[in-house]
Amino acid sequence: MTPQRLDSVPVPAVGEVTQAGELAARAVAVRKVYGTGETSVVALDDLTLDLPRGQFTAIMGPSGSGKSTLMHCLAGLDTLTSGQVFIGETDLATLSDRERTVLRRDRLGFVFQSFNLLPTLTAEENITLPADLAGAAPDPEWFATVVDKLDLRSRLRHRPSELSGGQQQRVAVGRALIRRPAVVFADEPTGALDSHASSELLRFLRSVVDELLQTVVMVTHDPGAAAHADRVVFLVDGRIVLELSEPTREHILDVMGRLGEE
Ligand SMILES: Nc1ncnc2c1ncn2[C@@H]1O[C@H](COP(=O)(O)OP(=O)(O)OP(=O)(O)O)[C@@H](O)[C@H]1O
Repeated sequence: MTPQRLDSVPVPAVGEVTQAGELAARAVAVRKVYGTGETSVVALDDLTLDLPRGQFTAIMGPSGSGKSTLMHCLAGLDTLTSGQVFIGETDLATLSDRERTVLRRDRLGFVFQSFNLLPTLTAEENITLPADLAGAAPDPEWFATVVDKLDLRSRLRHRPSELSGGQQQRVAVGRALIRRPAVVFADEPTGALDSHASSELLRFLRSVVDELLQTVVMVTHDPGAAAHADRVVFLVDGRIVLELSEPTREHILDVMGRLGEE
């Protein structure tokens, strides 16, 4: 199939039901080697992963197993040694640096452990920032949907310092969603939250998948967080060693124990 160019990637309308089986992203035989010679490290080793649209995938594995590298390669933040990464039908290798930057801005959302909000902007301005940077006013209907889904309506005029950690992270999720991305990448999104704010954030992430049909990929060390996902992919030494569908915390803990990760 001819890879689709960036400017022809269709953006689904609000409420549009995506077709079952469509892939938001995929990694095909991805290999990532850092360095050369004796000091080289194989971070990803012939890894293939499909990310179906409208699914919540958690990526787990011991420290150094390649989780961050996989996320960075999927998001076009790091180059591959070999293999391919597709966002929708777009092969990232066919894009120029500029086109890859635009794709990241327009088609991908990011949520990090440290919320990375701009302190001088209000919650609303932080959420709409990616749209403003793209020179495109955010779709008012989608903005309202996201704000209500994340329960931020009464906090829009507040600056980050006037918000709780959980609220700040919800603003970060809103910012990640504002361009209706193909995929939201979340790297330890609950790492800086207490257990109440954590479980609240995970419920919000779950509902953006279930009700807004967004696709979320989350790296986490927390079995309780991963249990909110539709499936958990376990990495060891840059390879997928196991996948769990409809995971429970107990089942995840059991696998972590077997992988020597508890
Ligand atoms: N820039 C780099 N240069 C050299 N080696 C690297 C680089 N980034 C990662 N690595 C190595 O690649 C391997 C995978 O690292 P990665 O950060 O993807 O693991 P991880 O599963 O995310 O780990 P953690 O859970 O500790 O964050 C590790 O052996 C790491 O040391």
